[in-house]
Amino acid sequence: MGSVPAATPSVREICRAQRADGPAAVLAIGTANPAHCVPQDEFPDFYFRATNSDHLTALKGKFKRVFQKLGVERRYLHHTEELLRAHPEFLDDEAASLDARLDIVATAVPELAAEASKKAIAEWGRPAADITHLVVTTNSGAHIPGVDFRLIALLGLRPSVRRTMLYLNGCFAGSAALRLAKDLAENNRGARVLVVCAELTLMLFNGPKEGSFERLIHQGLFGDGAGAVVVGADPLSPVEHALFEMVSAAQTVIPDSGDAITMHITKGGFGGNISTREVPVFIGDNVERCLHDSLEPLGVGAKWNDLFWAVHPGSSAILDRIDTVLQLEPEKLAASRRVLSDYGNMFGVTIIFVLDELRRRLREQEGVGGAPEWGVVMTFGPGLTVETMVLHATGHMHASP
Ligand SMILES: CC(C)(COP(=O)(O)OP(=O)(O)OC[C@H]1O[C@@H](n2cnc3c(N)ncnc32)[C@H](O)[C@@H]1OP(=O)(O)O)[C@@H](O)C(=O)NCCC(=O)NCCSC(=O)CC(=O)O
Repeated sequence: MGSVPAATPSVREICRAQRADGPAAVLAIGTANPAHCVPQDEFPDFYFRATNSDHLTALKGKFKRVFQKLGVERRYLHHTEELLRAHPEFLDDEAASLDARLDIVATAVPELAAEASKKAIAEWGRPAADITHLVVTTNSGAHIPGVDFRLIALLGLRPSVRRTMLYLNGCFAGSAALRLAKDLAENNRGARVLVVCAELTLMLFNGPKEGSFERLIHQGLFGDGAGAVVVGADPLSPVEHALFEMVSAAQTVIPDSGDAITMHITKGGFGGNISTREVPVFIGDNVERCLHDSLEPLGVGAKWNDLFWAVHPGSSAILDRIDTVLQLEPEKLAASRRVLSDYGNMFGVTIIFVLDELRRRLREQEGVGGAPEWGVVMTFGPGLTVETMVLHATGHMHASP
């Protein structure tokens, strides 16, 4: 090996120079939904008519009773009655409909993802070509090249953007993507990471079925949407503004809960199980331990009501359980409840909508005497997996329009 010139830095020095100085931060947020809005009280009529099932009057009655308990007032859906008429195979879970579903989402998911991304990039204030990394997540598809690849052309990203595609992460997908973006931004000086989550529930649309409670939850709870976040460290003043600093991120599994939520691809779209009675109990029994594990190592000793909260609204029963265990004041989960009410559970997309709603609420609170500085993002999904992220709201968050 030849001799190394004296001026050559050590690997450690090179490594340090490659890292950002400050923490990763949320720099901008964008959201989008399909145009077709279905009020929850009109959904049973829409659903039973569109699936030629109006004769199942008892089942329809049960749908109506359970729908009222989910905490959802309206949802946006890509599938319309017209689309369903063109695809009678979507009504029958025994029919081989996967290819037709994948054909539809292959175009519709990237388009919705691009709509949310364009809003985030516009708010960020720099050109799309300045995005260095792309992290995309969806449960609605299984393609390669995938949504990440399609976004290069749809957004005008540089061909050398470093892409990571996460499929099938359930409802914690948004948090997983943000956690990855935090590590990318902090470990690559100057990195600007575009996180994109997009979901269409067409993959799990099916006709009603006697005795299948999951079917009822699938059709009544989940909605379509896309969310995008620009993440970066050391914002370039005066163009960029940190909204939330991403202080720490963690993931854990709840013991013995592996069967509580499952998802898999079948010839008829998605199969799987949601143990609706057990999921709120598992989460309630474990939420405090997960929070302590995240906050204690940081020395953030705030009481639960001194924090702001961005919690994945799996359903109102889950939020109620968290409220009870943590004894939260009513407004603490208000952003989560509002998103659940206005959009339904959009899998991993939901948490991005909650962050967007939360920043609006924190600004309003700041205007009337002070909003919390520290907060927690918490999401759940198959595993049962719990993702937590500790956030610090900046002055910019409170000041920007
Ligand atoms: C499903 C619920 C709305 C039901 O609310 P309640 O428990 O208050 O309702 P309830 O006990 O009065 O029941 C209302 C009716 O539903 C029936 N019922 C309730 N649970 C049932 C079950 N598991 N199986 C069969 N029937 C059931 C009751 O018998 C009753 O029928 P009758 O009226 O005929 O007497 C709630 O339990 C809930 O929100 N659970 C959590 C949902 C969940 O797991 N979300 C996570 C989504 S997944 C996610 O977010 C992450 C991811 O996917 O990755």
